This record gives sequence, structure tokens and C-alpha cells, in this order.
Amino acid sequence: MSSIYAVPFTTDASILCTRNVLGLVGVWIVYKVFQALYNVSPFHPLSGIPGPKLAAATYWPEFYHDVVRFGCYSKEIRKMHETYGPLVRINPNEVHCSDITFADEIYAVGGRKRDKPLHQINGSALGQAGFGTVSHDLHRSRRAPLAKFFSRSMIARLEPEIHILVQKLCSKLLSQSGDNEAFDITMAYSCFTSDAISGYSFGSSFGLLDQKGWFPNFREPTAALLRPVFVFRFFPILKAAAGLGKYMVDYMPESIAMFVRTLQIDMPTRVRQAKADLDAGITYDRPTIFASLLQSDLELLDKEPQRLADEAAAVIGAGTETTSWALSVMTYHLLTKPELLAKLTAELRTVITDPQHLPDWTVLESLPYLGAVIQEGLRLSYGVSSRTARIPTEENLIYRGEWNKKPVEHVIPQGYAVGMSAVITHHDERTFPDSYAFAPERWLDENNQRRKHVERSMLAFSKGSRGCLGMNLALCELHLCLAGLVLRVIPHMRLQDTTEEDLAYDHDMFIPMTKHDRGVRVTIE
Ligand code: HEM
Repeated sequence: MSSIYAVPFTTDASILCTRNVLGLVGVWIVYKVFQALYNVSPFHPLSGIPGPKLAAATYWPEFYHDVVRFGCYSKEIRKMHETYGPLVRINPNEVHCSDITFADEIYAVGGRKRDKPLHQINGSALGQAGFGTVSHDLHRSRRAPLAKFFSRSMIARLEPEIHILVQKLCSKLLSQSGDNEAFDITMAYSCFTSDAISGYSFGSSFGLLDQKGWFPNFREPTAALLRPVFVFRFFPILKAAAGLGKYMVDYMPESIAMFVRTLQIDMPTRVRQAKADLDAGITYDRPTIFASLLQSDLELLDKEPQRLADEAAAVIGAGTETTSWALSVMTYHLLTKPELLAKLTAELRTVITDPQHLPDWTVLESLPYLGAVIQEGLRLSYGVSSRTARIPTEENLIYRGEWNKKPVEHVIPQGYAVGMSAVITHHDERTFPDSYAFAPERWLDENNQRRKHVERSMLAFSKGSRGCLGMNLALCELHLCLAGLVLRVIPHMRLQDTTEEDLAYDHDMFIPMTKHDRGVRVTIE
């Protein structure tokens, strides 16, 4: 008997359930259609900004190019600018700008508040780091205790350690002389930059330059944090799953395990160690970033190990990848353009007699050609390639420019995101003619003086209150390291099976990626 009643009951329940689900899906579709219609209607506050209708209506184009094709939306945005002008609407709630003269409005300083868009922050696995903070005010309170570590005077105190690391890097590279096996020089540079920032952060460095060879390094953990950036942007719930991941880390595919291990295990362990050192009264000659954060007047909640672990991953990730890729780009161009290398070598020899004892950063900074090579390397390595947007929360932004020889004016209402991308700005042919060529001369005038208006057109470190925190450290590392490499190592270095394609920007992973990610392979003779 029971089975006679059970069958119709199950069938009814499942029909009802299916109907409910279909009903909900239907309501969702109708809602989305109305939302898309509103987005393209004249009632939407961004209706005056030009751009493709589909991108204004929905996030589908961004999803397709960034998630399905992986990191390709910047290339589409570049094409949109060619069709629609200096301001384009790239999704229902975001505008993109290609005109550098508007950058100081977008990335403002002073009391002008700039949130980061939630859609952008969703992509960051480091949601509790200053870098991953939406609110202007909360970001300010998180950035302030870190910022003092990156002032020029603090970097000057750190400089003796950078000198030691530069020499260690050069000697280790030279010790590979005669070894015919090619390796990716970016790995070596990454070990150098990681050792510098990790030592500064925790008191003792990762010691990657002391190990045999160039593996492990912090490139893979950084890539593991960045790889899911676009998926997280659209499905932020997946980030929460990573929180549970530490219990299953041994059973995951290696790239996901690396992500979980870095964020959930390695970085919290480092932060806990910094706290234990502090509690045990262990101090270092120079204050370290994380001991100081733990002692600072940050809210107690902001000193939680997981929050500080996010901050540590942000600082170490940001301090490793960008600088090492910039050095690789410079190395490639110096190796393929002997006339540039000869000119730079001659200039360096005017202030350096013994390359194992480099002069101070301030002395190297006064060398115009060295500065020009570094600027050009930063321009063509881009720093961050994905667009980075800001939301003016308390004022409308008014853009006045020109398109097709006619004046244009647009209002970006407060509360809406507007951003720029180095991969687009750095190829503005009006400022950087023949923009794909590596030409340090473009940064100097006929009197060998820096061309300030060209420098103002750079976006490598971003700008404003949320721009790069580590710029002084990066510049100090770049000046010292390039000087040491040019005089000690590059004369013995040979490129192996590496072409322009191995440097050329192909797509985004927040940072710029090349088509095959093969690196810059070299041997040392
Ligand atoms: C060539 C070297 C570097 C380049 C091109 C670069 C570029 C950038 C850019 C473009 C941003 C802004 C990202 C955004 O708008 O979302 C940024 C932020 C940041 N950078 Fe760098 N960076 C470099 C080196 C460093 C170094 C050595 C550090 C050392 C700690 C560092 C730490 C940071 C931090 C902490 C932020 C987040 C700042 C905030 O949100 O307040 N960077 N960097």
C-alpha cells in the first residue's frame, strides 16, 4: 500500500519543486532584462558616456573577454577608445578613460575621497589588505601605519641591505658561468626582490638568494593569488571556499593548494612569528613592518593574524613581481641593443670605479641615462596591466577633452567608477611616439634634462591616495640593481631562444602576461 501512495507524492513534490525553480529562474531573467533596458535608457546616470550598447546593458562582454578568454578585456577596451573616444562606458557602472590629463582627477589626493569599486575588489583574494579595501576612510587608516616605512628617509635606512642583496644576486649569477643550461632571469630577480621586501617586513628574509638555484621563489605563490582574479570578480563566493581549503590542502590541484597555502598557512605563520618575537622581546636593528603594525594604534580587529596575513601577502606580492618583471624587460633590451648598453655603461663608469661597491642611490639617481632606461623599462613592463578604477564618492567629475578634432565634455556622476590602464596609456602615440619601441632617449631633452611632461604621462605606479606604496623602494632597488648588473653581469649574459614575443603584453592576470609565459631565458658565459 505504502508504495502506491509514495509514488504520486514524490512525483507531485518534484513537479512542484521544478515549477518553483523554473518560476524563480523566469523572474530572475525578467528582472535582468528590465535591468539591462534601464542600463541603456536615458534614465541611467551614465547614459551620456559613449560606448557599445551591449557593454552598457550587461556585464556579459567583460565576462566573456576576462573570464572565458582570460584577461582579454583590456584589449577590447583599447579598441573601444579607438571607436568612441577618450571616455567609454565599459560595463553598466564603469567608465574607462584613455586621456592622461584626466588622471589627477580620477586618482585624486588630499581630502578628495576615492573608494575602490566592489566589482574590482571582489577579484582580489586579499580583501582585508589596504589594497583590497573598498572604503576610502578605512583604506586611509590601514595605509597610514605602513606608509611611513616607504618614505625616502626610511628607504635610505634600508639601503645598505639592498646593496648587500644586489652584490649577492650578481655573485650568484656569475657563479653560474659556464653552466650551459638556460634559465629564466625573472626567477633570479624575483628572489632578489622577495628577499628585500621579506627582510624588511619580518626582520629575517626568505633567504631565496642563499639557496642553491632559483627555486622555490615567490613568483608561483603570487601567480596562484592572481590567477583566479576574474573568476572571483564574478563569483566572489568562491573566495570563502578558500577559507575551508587549508584543511584539504594536501588533496587539491597544486595551483589551488599553493593559493590556499600562501594565504591561509604561510603568511599567518609569518605574522604569528612576528608577534611571538615581539612578545619575547626579540628586536631587530631596524624596525620591521609587521612588528610595527602589531604595535601601532590600529584597531585590535585590524591586527588579527588573518587580516595582517592578507596585508603581508599584498606587500610581498606587490614588492616582488612588478620590480622583477621591470628588471627583466630592461635586461632584454640592453642585451639586444648593444649601443644602449655601451651608453649606459659609459655613464655608470663616471661615478663607479668598483662595481662591487656601488655609490648611494641618490648618486645613481643623478645619472640621466640610467633614469631614462629605468623609466622606459617601467613604461613597457606596465606594473599593473588591468584597469584600476576609483569611485569619487562626494563629487561629480567633469571631463573636458577633444575627439575627432571636436571638443567633448562628459560628467561622471559621483558614486560611479572610472579608471585607466597602463597598457593603454603607455601607448598613447601623442606622448610616446613609436610607443612599442624601447627608446630611453624619449625621456630626455636635447640638454640631457628630464622631460617632465613625459614623466607626468606615466601610470606605472598609478597615482593619488591609493597609488603604489612601495615606489621609493622599487626605485632604489631598480637603480642599484641595474647598475650592478650592467657593470658586473650583463657583459657575460647571453639571451637564449628569447624573442620580442616573450616580452610583449598579451593578456592580464592583474599583472601583464605574455603569450606563452616562457620568461627571458639566458645563460652566463
Ligand atoms: C616596478 C615596481 C612597482 C610597480 C610598477 C608598482 C605598481 C603599483 C600600482 C600600479 C599600484 C596601484 C594598484 C591599484 O590601483 O589597484 C600599486 C599599489 C601598491 N604597491 Fe606597488 N608597484 C611596484 C613596486 C612595489 C614595491 C617594491 C612594493 C613594496 C612593498 C609595492 C607595494 C604596493 C602596495 C602595498 C600597493 C597598494 C597600495 C594601496 O592600495 O594603498 N609596490 N603598485
